[in-house]
Amino acid sequence: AAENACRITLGQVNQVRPKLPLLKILQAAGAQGETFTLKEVMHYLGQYIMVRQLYDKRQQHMVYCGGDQLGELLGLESFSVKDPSPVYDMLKRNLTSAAL
Ligand SMILES: C[C@@H](c1ccc(Cl)cc1)n1cnc(-c2ccccc2)c1-c1c(C(=O)NCCN2CCN(C3CCCCC3)CC2)[nH]c2cc(Cl)ccc12
Repeated sequence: AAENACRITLGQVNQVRPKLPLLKILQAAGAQGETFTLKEVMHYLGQYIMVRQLYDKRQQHMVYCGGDQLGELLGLESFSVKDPSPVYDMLKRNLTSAAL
């Protein structure tokens, strides 16, 4: 019925489609599929940083991504998780809306 059709599209409306370089990073962290919510993108990027041990063990808010594909995407050698702006700028460049 109409309300079901509406609910299906609402479920889709907040999906984003990562461009290929970002999708490869998310898949390396265990992501399946090609569209995600922003929350899922952030979760998989966090997992990627953990799995690739890109964070400093002593200063755990510092991420050293130079030499990693993540650093290529961000255009940074390092960043602090306390200042998410470089990450959001990268996402603006690497996410397209997956709205139907
Ligand atoms: C608030 C949030 C955040 C989220 C987005 C942004 Cl742009 C900044 C900050 N955050 C706070 N610390 C981290 C973090 C720190 C070191 C290593 C991995 C993650 C995160 C990040 C998450 C995440 O999904 N975080 C869940 C809880 N985290 C706590 C920290 N935990 C680890 C900290 C290092 C030691 C082991 C536990 C992992 C789970 N996703 C991210 C993706 C990126 Cl591109 C960068 C950072 C994060």
